[in-house]
Amino acid sequence: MSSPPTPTLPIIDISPFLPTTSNSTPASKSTSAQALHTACHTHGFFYLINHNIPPTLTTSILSLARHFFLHSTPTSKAHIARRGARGWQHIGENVTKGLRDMHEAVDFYREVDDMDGMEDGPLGGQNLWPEEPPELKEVFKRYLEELLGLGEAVVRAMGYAFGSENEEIFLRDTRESFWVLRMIGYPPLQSTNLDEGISCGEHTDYGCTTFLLADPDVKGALQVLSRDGGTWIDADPIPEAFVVNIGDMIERWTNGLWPSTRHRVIHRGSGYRVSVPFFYEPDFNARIKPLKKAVEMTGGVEKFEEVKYGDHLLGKIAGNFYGGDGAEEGIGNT
Ligand SMILES: N=C(N)NCCCC[C@H](N)C(=O)O
Ligand SMILES: O=C(O)CCC(=O)C(=O)O
Ligand SMILES: [Fe+2]
Repeated sequence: MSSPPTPTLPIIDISPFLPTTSNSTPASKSTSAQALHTACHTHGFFYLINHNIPPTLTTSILSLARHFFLHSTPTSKAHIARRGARGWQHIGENVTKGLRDMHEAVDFYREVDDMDGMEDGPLGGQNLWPEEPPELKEVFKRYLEELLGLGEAVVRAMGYAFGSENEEIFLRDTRESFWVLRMIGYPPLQSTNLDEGISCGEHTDYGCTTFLLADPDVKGALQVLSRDGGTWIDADPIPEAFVVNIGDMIERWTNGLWPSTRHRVIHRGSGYRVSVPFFYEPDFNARIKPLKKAVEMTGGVEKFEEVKYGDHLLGKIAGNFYGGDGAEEGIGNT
């Protein structure tokens, strides 16, 4: 007897929405946006290809992250230990669903001068950059600029999926994207019992669109929950593609048409896994509520109240590090 085929995630060609492309016509944009619409509706996760980010850059991002986690000294990690939400987190410091995640990580966020008096909160202050490897900061900043451009292209395509006249509809609230760049290191789990530790517990992402760069040598680690909740689908890396997923704010904007998808990481292999997600998010002060067009398409009733993205994010940070209830509150988390 043959087993059922393993479901895999859809593949989206973003090239019609890149500013540098020679392939941008209403027809090519429409094809790409339609495929994106289906992917966001049926999975909320997909592979993004033809994005034009140089493979030399993505390869060096992963190797710099690996170098930091495996070869920098405990002192230099401690030197950038987390202050508020920014900086290095030791294994077990991040909590999901009340359990410690078996990964270490460094978070970089957009830096802002004026956050409505938020400078004393967890998002105040400057990013904490590792001193070793010495070129990490510069290469990560270069990568960040590239990914901000790609984030813009993807939200254009998402808008276009709601009609060509809506191409810029999400851009209005992402021009000052409160982005996050995170590098993560996962030692292999010691126990097969998930109650004794999981690499990253089941969650949805908080904002708009996540672009994941993951260790090409590890399979089976990142798993995506199917929409019916019945199957975990492996989101294994494929060469030169990003694994992309949508977050809680997209779910709200689309009035639930494109739900943010639950996912988790279980790394049981032998090697040390690294990943670098880039979270392209709304502006901190963006007020997110269902788009008119999406409400029309979903039966005419608004399913979500307006929320300020920054408040949603602060609730999540509280849950991750301070044992608040943020990690379990809100949409998609029940
Ligand atoms: N989207 C972000 N920033 N991901 C970071 C880790 C997700 C798990 C987190 N403890 C949680 O419960 O949300
Ligand atoms: O490392 C991964 O593959 C995914 C990490 C993730 O889901 C997250 O950081 O939000
Ligand atoms: Fe995630």
